[in-house]
Amino acid sequence: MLQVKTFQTEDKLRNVHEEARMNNVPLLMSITEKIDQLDPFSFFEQGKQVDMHRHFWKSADEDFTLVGIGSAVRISKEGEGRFQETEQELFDWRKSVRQWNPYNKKGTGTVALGGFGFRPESGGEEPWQEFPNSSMTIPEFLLTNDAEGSFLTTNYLVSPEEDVETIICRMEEDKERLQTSDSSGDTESGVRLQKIEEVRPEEWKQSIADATAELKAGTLSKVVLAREVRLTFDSEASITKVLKDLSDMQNSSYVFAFEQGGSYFVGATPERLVKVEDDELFSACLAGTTKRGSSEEEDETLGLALLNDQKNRLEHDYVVQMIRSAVEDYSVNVAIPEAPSLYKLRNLQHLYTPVKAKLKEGYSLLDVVKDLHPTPALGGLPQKEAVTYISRHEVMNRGWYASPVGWIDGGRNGEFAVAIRSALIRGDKASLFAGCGVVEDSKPEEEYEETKVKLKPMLAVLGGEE
Ligand SMILES: C=C(O[C@@H]1C=C(C(=O)O)C=C[C@H]1O)C(=O)O
Ligand SMILES: [Mg+2]
Repeated sequence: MLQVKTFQTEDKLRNVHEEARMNNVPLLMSITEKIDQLDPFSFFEQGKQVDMHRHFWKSADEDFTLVGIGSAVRISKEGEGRFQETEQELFDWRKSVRQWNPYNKKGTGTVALGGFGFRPESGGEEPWQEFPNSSMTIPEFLLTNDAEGSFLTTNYLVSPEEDVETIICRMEEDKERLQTSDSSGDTESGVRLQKIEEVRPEEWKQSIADATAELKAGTLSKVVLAREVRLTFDSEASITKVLKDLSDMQNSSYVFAFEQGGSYFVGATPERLVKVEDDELFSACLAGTTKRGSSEEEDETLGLALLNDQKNRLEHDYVVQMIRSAVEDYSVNVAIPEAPSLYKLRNLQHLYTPVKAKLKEGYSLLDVVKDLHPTPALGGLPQKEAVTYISRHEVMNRGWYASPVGWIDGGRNGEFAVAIRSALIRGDKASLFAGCGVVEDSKPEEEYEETKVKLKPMLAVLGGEE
């Protein structure tokens, strides 16, 4: 149960409101407190009493979870300039922040969470009607859990037009709702799968064959093509349960959920796009795939074969090439190992090359996201041609699939992952997505099998077999 102390919040609010009124500008009040250990899944579940715009983020490689409820500020941009415009607006908002945060801890305070659709101009197409092209939200309530415990940030937009008593009332009501436990939501039982429909699998395989022909003939070196599988359940899926199960089963993955107007984009992705902590930059090249073995010995043999497989090494090397050249533009001390290692997940193993560097002054996390997205792990090479090819030939609408999702705080910290191994869930229906890197030597049947394994983690938490 949440016990929010909100020490002297009312006094702070009155002062901030007075300042907002005097200058006739809205101000963002932000208060961070250390609270008793709080389970992020319960907080997420409870949050729906307050607002159906919730965010969940769990890191793949550290004890770090964020849960956002509601929105104090919400930024939605589209077009080529969306990353910079988002950055600018966040920067402008931060000038209006009146903050109480004694902890100097990443991921607390005016953190914005959300993501950017795969293409700058997409939005509104089936099944993504609820999702704007991009959305970054500074939540009204933010829970930050790390090795030191739980921290709760309350962000409130204090508008000069609104009566201060009304704001206090609203705040009290929200807190009340966050603390009243809800007995109606069933978060423990999973759904039963009633129908699995692969979306035009034969057409998809043909699209792989066509792409290999194009790769041999033209200027494209690699293109990533994805497909969709639709599920129908016997009842509405509990997103909290899905998040819990993903976190238990996929502990080397980022687990995320973004809620928009009754739709949920959820997933467990192993792939970091970029993380910035102070000025340290971390990225990752993840491409090239094989399954896990059923014995330790078989697993090792499969891993070794992957490390030595030319087709997979090529798929991987295109990613390393591109990320290296992008990162070198805005950082120094770039450190990238010569050869890939293996990144093992529950159902599959990937070729993996970590990237470390120091970000030059004047560059921000969103600058890096803008340049990297999409890497050849999700788009292809060359980047622009690959994205055009995908728009014309892919047998689905990407929406937010394979896009940058993550968070950014008011300091110089943040992280974005790429939203693969993901599903869009609405009521008793879901669309699952999985893609694969196509190079000249790709075989449609093998790529089809590869995507099947990539679909397993989401399928397993939605009533399917693993
Ligand atoms: C595109 C996806 O995964 C990407 C493609 C990979 C591959 O083809 O080997 C491996 C990791 C990811 O970069 C996906 O899972 O949907
Ligand atoms: Mg592959």
